[in-house]
Order: sequence, then structure tokens, then C-alpha cells
Amino acid sequence: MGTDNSAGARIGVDVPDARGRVELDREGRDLVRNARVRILGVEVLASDWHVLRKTTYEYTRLDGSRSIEHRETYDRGNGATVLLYDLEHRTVLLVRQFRYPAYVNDHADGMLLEAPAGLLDEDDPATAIRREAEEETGVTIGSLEHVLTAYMSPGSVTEVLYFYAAPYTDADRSGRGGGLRSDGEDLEVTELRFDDALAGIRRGDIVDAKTIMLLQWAALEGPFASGS
Ligand SMILES: Nc1nc2c(ncn2[C@@H]2O[C@H](COP(=O)(O)OP(=O)(O)O[C@H]3O[C@H](CO)[C@@H](O)[C@H](O)[C@@H]3O)[C@@H](O)[C@H]2O)c(=O)[nH]1
Ligand SMILES: [Mg+2]
Repeated sequence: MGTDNSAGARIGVDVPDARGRVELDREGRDLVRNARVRILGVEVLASDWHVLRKTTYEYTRLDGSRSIEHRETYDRGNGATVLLYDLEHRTVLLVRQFRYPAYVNDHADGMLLEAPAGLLDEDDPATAIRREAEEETGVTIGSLEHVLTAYMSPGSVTEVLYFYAAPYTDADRSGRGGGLRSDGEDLEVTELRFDDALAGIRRGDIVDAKTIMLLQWAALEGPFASGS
């Protein structure tokens, strides 16, 4: 966390960071829902694109003893994702894109095959996923089904992800997709047979958690469940 040397002001706390944000250290200070947790302090470690905080709290353990704990949390807001499926042709529409965090952590080339997804920004989850599906795949979603909601990495990432499913046909593929070039996005829209996508999980070709969850949901109790 940088400081303004002249006044010792903290960027993103006392003075605006690059995105104009201040008081980023307020998040979580007023949490009282869990009587076993008493928030003692919140420190902003970084505020560039998203926000990394270090929170200190007193925790009452199961045996009644208390301990002081520190947790770093990466806050990039919440997100939404959708499985676009074509029942008649038994296909799904995924996007392939470069994911640096996977690349730096042993993925062969960082080109991950994923369900379309995006951050909510200021929108509600359903509005956000309609926008992202259009931007990333060119599909205009009609009916939309909420499937589940999950914390994807609750040990360190605050994000909650809203999962949806929606049918598509060729006629719904009005745009080109590919994402927003201005945001550095460069996505390849990929239509796969559903069974090939499932096999891709087994082979280790599909390694993105939200995509695996949606495909397994579709096989277990979604549009491609046996008997449906
Ligand atoms: N400059 C800059 N840009 C960033 C940074 N991190 C992300 N971006 C930009 O922020 C945008 C995020 O794109 P979205 O489509 O809104 O989000 P996403 O990365 O696809 O995230 C989705 O998938 C994630 C992984 O499963 C989910 O975590 C997330 O909730 C969402 O569903 C992209 O344009 C990306 O280039 C950063 O550190 N710096
Ligand atoms: Mg995206």
C-alpha cells in the first residue's frame, strides 16, 4: 500500500486511488452477525484494479478460548456465469481465453475453455450475465434459469458467483462475441458437443471450476440429465 509522503495519507483510504476510491478500509469493520468474531482492524494492502485487504479479528474457538487471527482477502466484486445449451443439437457454447493466473501456476499455455462469465459491476446478476453472454458469445439470451450460487474460493477471495443456464439456437447468435477489445478481451467462441465437454473434464482439458460445475449440473439434473 503506497502512501502520499507529504501528509502520510494512505492511497485508497484517505486520498483517492487510481480508480477514485477512498475509505476502502471501511469494508467489514461493522460486521457483528457472528458473535464469535470481533473485527479489530482492516488494512488496505493494495488497491489497483481490485482491492487486497488484511483484516485482524478475535475469534472464539469451539473450546471457548480466544485467538487473534489475520486474513488477507482479495475483493474483486461478485460475478455471474451461464451455461448456454442447445438441446436439439446437444451442444454447449464456451469461450477460450488467456488466463494469466492459470498460466503462471502450471497451466500449459493459460488458454482456458470456460463458460461465459463476467463481473457484475453495478448490475444485478441476471442483467450482468445477459450483458456478458452478449459481449462474449454474441448470444442474446431469452429465458434464463438460476442454477446455484457459490463462493468459489472462500479462504481468500470474497467473490460470490451466480450460476445460470439458458438455451440458445443458431438464431440467437446474432453478434460476433469475443469480448470487449477495449478491456483487453480476446475470446474465441467455441461450440462443443455436450458429451465432448464432459469428456474434456475427465481428460483435464476443461479445468475451470465454474465450467466444470455447470457441465456436471447439466448432466446430473439439468438439460442433459438422463430421463430429461
Ligand atoms: N487492467 C486490468 N484489467 C483487469 C485486471 N483484472 C481483470 N481485468 C479486466 O477485467 C475484465 C474482467 O472481465 P469479465 O468478463 O467481467 O470477468 P472475468 O474475468 O471473465 O471473470 C469471470 O470469471 C472469473 C473466473 O472464473 C470469475 O471469478 C468471475 O466471477 C467472473 O465470472 C477483463 O476485461 C480483464 O481484462 C487487472 O488486474 N488489470
Ligand atoms: Mg469474462
